[in-house]
Amino acid sequence: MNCYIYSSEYFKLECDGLVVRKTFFYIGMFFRSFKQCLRYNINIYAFSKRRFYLTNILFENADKKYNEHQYGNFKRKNIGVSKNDSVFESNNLDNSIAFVPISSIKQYLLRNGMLFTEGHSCISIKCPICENGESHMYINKVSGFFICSNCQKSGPWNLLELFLSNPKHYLAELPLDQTMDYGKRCWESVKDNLQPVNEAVFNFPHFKDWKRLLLEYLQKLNVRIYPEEKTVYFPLTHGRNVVGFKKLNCDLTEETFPDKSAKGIIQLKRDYDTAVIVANIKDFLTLLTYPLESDVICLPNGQQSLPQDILPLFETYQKLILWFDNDVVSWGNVKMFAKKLSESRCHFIRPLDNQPAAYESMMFGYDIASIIENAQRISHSSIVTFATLREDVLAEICNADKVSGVKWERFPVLNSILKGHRRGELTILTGPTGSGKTTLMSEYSLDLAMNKVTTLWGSFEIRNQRLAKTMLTQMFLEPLEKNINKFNEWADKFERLPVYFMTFHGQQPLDVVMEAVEHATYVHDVAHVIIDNVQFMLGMSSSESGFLDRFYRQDALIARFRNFATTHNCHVTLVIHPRKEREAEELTANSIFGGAKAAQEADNILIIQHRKSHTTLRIKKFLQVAKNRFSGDLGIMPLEFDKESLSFRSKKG
Ligand SMILES: Nc1ncnc2c1ncn2[C@@H]1O[C@H](COP(=O)(O)OP(=O)(O)OP(=O)(O)O)[C@@H](O)[C@H]1O
Repeated sequence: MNCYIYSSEYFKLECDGLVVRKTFFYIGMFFRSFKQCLRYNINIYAFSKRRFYLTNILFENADKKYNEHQYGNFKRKNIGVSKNDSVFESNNLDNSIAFVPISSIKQYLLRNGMLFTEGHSCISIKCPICENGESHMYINKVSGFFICSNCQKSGPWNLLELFLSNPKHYLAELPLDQTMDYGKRCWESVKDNLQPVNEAVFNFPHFKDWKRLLLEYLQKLNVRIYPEEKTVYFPLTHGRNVVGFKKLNCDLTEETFPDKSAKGIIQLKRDYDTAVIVANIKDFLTLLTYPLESDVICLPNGQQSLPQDILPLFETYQKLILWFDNDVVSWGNVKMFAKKLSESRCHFIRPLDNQPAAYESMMFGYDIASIIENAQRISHSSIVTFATLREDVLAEICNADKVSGVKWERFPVLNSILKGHRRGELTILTGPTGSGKTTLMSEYSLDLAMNKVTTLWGSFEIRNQRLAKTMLTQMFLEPLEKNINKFNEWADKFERLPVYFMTFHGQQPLDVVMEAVEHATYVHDVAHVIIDNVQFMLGMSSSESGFLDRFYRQDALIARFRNFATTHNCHVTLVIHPRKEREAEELTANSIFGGAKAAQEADNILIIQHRKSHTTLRIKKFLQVAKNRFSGDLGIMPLEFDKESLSFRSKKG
């Protein structure tokens, strides 16, 4: 029997001609233990470099025999899986997929005499799978991820390399993109109940603003309508394939299928070499009503993510203009997307008051054509002059309240002190042992995730399912144990949040963690990374030399994350234990374990403090903002803990 493992999402099992393709959850059900694998004489073929969490089987050191594509040398480590694991499985990151340098991919192609074309974010080869001889397979220059819009085969480079080495043997191993396939089925299931778009759409009340829009454009986009509900359906395409759709409701809100993970775009192709990219249908339709000399593209998941799968769809454009909202969050997202799309061809509309998103600009009567004409190039040099910065400075002055960042719903006091949560910053949270650091960070990040901040959790101390259970309880503010009948409903809602969990636990090498963090930031557009906690990630050591070594390694970790936050424009929160924990003394910014580096490098320092009330003798907890580089404001937020809901939510808020 053979078991082929490609990633934590996908494996194939062959047994006497019978082929089973399922996810890891199921393979865990087949083989409860590693010993059973041996008993059944299963050959394991693993195609990913690092390690595999196979429900309760962990294959280690897989890369040692990587070139032979077969690993007999693995150890079992029981990582004790409970049933709940499967619920959050889709949000668990696959730490096993590593980036492959583009130079080695090019060398491989050259060695094998394969012609490739260098594009902006991908290199392309003739698709080795499609037989029509016209389709292109795109290989991402950062991650090595490959995809063909025609046959919809996609996956990590290792898999393509394997296929190219022996196409006949490995053809069946190449997976079809599951999300695209699902999206296609979603569209097919609704399509027949809808009417092809016709003049009636202009009688829908919410379409009155787009009266000048040509019906011909909507027909070209294969738009459909449901007149009874006055809803309009836009297929999302990837090449010639429909891979999902967006639904525009009467109140101008929109829904996307598949939610959060759609991998297609809405694109009116007019063969210009410039495209204006917007985040929603309102803005898309607005731009179609103007005679612009550019194509217009609507992204699938708004500003939340730019999946690497759709990058090939932008390859033909020499100039891309990104036009999102005029607030600081959108601005950060523009810069992040531009990195993926290749900054050298990206321009953006400055987030000024008189340049809101396209629909709003139209409603205010602003000159859309001249706003687009004045789009600025995104600078990508590491050295800038004031001339480059002046527009940013002006934007910051004009948007004083908007540059503050994403606001917390549950912690209004934090909003007034920190002025919101911004990309590119480093926050350190500390507090005595057991004071509630993890519990607070869980709710703090949940609140942001509910406001669309894509979050990556590295929980090195507590297991992901416990953390997810805390977050789920905090989301619904009721104990799960007493509401088990509501579990599925809540879990479904939770699953829709943009939260990812690294599957690391306990001590991990910094390089391995950074690789996973960078990978996830690129692939999922992560805006907030949490490391809980630094001491657990670095490992404990009580000897004196071990102690010094930990100082040194912690400084290295802080430096790496500081650099990561700045270069990737991503917020990083590090949970760190304090150095001194004498009960009577309150902690200060200097109490953070390690040298002074942590306090120096951090933009924000948050400390959970205890204070005994002299009158009631009750211990009161509060969160102290001990450093705030953005506005300089310091202060405290009382922490009132509700044991049932595990929440610190401000009651007044
Ligand atoms: N303010 C509070 N009052 C009472 N119990 C609390 C409070 N905050 C958290 N807890 C509870 O205390 C326990 C420990 O909390 P948590 O793990 O968040 O602390 P921590 O500071 O992260 O711990 P450690 O120092 O071990 O990392 C949890 O069971 C949590 O529900």
